[in-house]
Amino acid sequence: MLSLQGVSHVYPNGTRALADATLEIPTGMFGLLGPNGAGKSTLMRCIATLQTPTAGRIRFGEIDAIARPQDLRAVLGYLPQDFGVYPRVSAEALLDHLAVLKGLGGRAQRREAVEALLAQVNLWSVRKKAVAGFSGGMRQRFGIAQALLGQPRLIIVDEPTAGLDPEERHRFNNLLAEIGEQVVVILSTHLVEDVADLCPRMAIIHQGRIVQVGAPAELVRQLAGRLWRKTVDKAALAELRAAMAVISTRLRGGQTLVHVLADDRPDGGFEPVEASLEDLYFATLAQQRRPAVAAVAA
Ligand SMILES: Nc1ncnc2c1ncn2[C@@H]1O[C@H](COP(=O)(O)OP(=O)(O)OP(=O)(O)O)[C@@H](O)[C@H]1O
Repeated sequence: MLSLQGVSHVYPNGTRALADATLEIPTGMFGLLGPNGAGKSTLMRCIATLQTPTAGRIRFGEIDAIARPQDLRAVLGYLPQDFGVYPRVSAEALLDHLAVLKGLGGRAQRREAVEALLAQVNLWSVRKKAVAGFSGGMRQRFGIAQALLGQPRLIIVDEPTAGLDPEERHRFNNLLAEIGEQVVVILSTHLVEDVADLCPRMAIIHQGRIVQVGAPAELVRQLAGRLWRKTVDKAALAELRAAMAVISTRLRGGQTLVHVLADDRPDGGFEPVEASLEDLYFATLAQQRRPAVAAVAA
């Protein structure tokens, strides 16, 4: 169990990137969802002991990550958002080198671990090729292989599928799902679909605050019976926005499909719609931005 208590971080320029974040993260995949600039990477870096938060406590089981960062690093696997140095050496040689840096002893033992990991992430057949020449998806799978060196118990992946094509994204997500069965995996992303597909538990972060925590299905239930949809002309949209809690708009064949949050069915041809995690995400952000208009929790 990873436990964060009152974690805040203020950068030297005065930006408050995290404000009093408190979270309990059990074994399994945990999705941390938030828009650009919400504070996801800052939180990931604090957990990964790459920066010390201005305030708060971070514990992983018995390990106090702030007092004893070395102990945490020994059980940590981290795939940062910008894992991007790809020298012209083979995947096999690079992974072996990273294993040495991670302190994995014994040549034979290391070789065995490297081979097993390359097979696990489906890069065995290209192990002799330079990582610099890999596609985006292959690089990310290599990134996961390096994060898994030394059998970590806590794995952090920061926006890993950004820029991957759908097939590679699917492949990468399947890999994560397999890993997530025995260890704590924190997946930071702004892709709602990835969290919906993969994570039994999740949190939404907005402007450095944790604003929702729970199981996706449980969180979505907050919107049950309160979500309505209607197709409108673009011209009618501004008026609608002023009058009610519009949480999302989507263009459909020249018209706009609008989702609105309201306790009772609004007048004017609205029909009920079953809420998705995307609706919950948009409704949560709308409430944060305009608290007077939309109340997510019933
Ligand atoms: N080194 C830094 N110095 C000053 N401000 C920073 C620094 N790093 C991040 N910030 C600011 O802190 C806030 C949170 O940034 P962070 O990168 O943690 O968000 P994020 O949710 O990961 O965003 P993204 O999805 O765009 O990566 C932003 O306002 C960002 O501009």
